[in-house]
Amino acid sequence: MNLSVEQLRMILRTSFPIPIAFLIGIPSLIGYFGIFLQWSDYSSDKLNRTPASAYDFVVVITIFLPVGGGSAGCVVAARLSENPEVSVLLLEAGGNPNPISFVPLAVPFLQNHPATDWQYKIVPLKTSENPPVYQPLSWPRGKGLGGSSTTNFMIYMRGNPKDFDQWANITDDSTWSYANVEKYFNKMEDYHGRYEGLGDNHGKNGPLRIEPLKYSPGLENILAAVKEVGFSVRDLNVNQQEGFSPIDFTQKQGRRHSAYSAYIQPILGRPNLKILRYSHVTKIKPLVNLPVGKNLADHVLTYVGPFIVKKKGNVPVSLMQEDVTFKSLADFVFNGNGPLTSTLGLLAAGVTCSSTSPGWPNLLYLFLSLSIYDGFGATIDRVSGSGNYTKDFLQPFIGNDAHFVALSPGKPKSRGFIELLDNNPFSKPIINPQYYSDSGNQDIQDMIEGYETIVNLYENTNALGNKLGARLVKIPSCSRFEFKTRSYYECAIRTAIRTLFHPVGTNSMGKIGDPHAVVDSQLREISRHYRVLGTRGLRVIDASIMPEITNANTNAPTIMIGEVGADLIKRAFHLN
Ligand SMILES: Cc1cc2nc3c(=O)[nH]c(=O)nc-3n(C[C@H](O)[C@H](O)[C@H](O)COP(=O)(O)OP(=O)(O)OC[C@H]3O[C@@H](n4cnc5c(N)ncnc54)[C@H](O)[C@@H]3O)c2cc1C
Repeated sequence: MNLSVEQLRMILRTSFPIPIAFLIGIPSLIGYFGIFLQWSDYSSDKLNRTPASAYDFVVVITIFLPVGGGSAGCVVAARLSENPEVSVLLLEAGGNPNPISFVPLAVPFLQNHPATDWQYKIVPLKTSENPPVYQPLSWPRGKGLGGSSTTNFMIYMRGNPKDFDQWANITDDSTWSYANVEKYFNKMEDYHGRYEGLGDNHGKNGPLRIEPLKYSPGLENILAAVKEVGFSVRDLNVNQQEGFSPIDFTQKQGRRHSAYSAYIQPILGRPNLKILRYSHVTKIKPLVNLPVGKNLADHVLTYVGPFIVKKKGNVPVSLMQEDVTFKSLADFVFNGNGPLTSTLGLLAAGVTCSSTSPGWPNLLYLFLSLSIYDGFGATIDRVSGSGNYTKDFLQPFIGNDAHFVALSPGKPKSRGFIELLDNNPFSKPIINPQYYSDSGNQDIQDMIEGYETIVNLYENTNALGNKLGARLVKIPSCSRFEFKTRSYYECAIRTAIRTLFHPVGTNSMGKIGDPHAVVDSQLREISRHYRVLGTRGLRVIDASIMPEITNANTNAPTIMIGEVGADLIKRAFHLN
């Protein structure tokens, strides 16, 4: 397929108008580069219309949490089609990954945009301090091949071994124990991360490329500070224990490596794999009554900060402005490094235990450092659906260098739900995550401890407090509370409620007889055990089957679920 420069411009303009801000300085070059990356896929003839009935496996379908060619769906399609005697049809409601999605720095533009995102909203939260004008908040979900792995922040984290042993206990099936799933993590990894060569702890020959942080001004101060307060810097992906680490990313030569890039793109030529894009699955007639949509768990997020950094020159990304230059473009294209590989200035991650969870980390930290440029607050508000809240809050600090820490209760107790709005399969569902609704108020108490840890780290250490002069900014709407007290922190946490984008649990695995279970430990809908007609053969393989959320970002565990699920099907059908 030949495209003229004018046609390329059209594709960029029509498929993705928003990155205009991103392209400041070097407009069309980045866009052309993105298209070049995807050239072969745009010209592929995979968009065929073979009827689904001709296929042995249709990789898709769940009623509430969408599954298609996402993180898990790509894995299942790729693994099942390894057997040439099997035909696989992958159905996906969206299209190819948008070319711009391969540039990590473009990540904020992928959310809440109709070309790449489902644009869900959650119901207004009763537990929020935010005035209703800043709600309803957005709940981004990736649309298109690769699903949310095509729009996410690329953080690679497996989770804690105890998280998976907990699944094995709930299901009474050692398939889900860490001892077993660790083999699948190794199988999927092509590990070239920060800890490469420091032990035989990661997979080397899998499809999913993992690379270390490539652009990290300011990182060393964070690592020095965590050591000062007594935490270790360690690989959080190996037998996770309390500690902090530079983040490893699902990137290949600095570009996004989604489940689609890792699992599907290399096998597009397989004759037994067909992909139908723009195929929205619509069958919704209920056959069985199961608790689908209940048990919704998510990592609710609070941005702690900004911590204004007085000493200049220690902060990297002023996203889309000074850092985006011809040099940075050349670094990205030729060396796979530089500012364009950064996702919003993310540098380090951490996990710690609150006092209620000794020995099992239940708080999750992600460190970002960037300069607050004009337009940054508006970008965050557009992603979050928070009106002008962030824009107004950050207005006085434009031009300052800053750090933020995204803090989350990694093992939240609160549970929400998702329900159908009506029987129109194109209607958006009702999503109520019920953040901070647990009866014992434990989630808030844990978060306050996390908040205190962060403030101590920034203000009372030599590396951050003294050398950089980092200081926490006060949130005006919480000024009725004394600054830096527990009540102030609770107000701050409830004011800046956001999602960390990790909803799970709405098709939970469980034992037969468990009232919360939708699927059994083999991922078959549980009603098959009661011989419900018309449902045999249906399996759910995606993030929704997690009975409890992992204290980690959920892409890696979801890809692992895809690997395990594909093996379960292969075994059941005696394939290999
Ligand atoms: C903005 C964002 C940032 C994130 N950041 C990170 C991160 O940095 N690190 C991390 O580990 N995790 C991150 N996550 C979470 C992680 O990406 C998800 O947990 C994971 O991708 C979920 O995989 P899945 O297969 O369950 O669903 P998805 O990957 O979301 O796939 C679902 C697929 O189903 C398709 N679909 C939906 N409905 C239908 C239908 N009716 N018919 C056909 N197809 C349909 C969708 O279009 C989509 O392609 C992030 C998520 C988001 C949204």
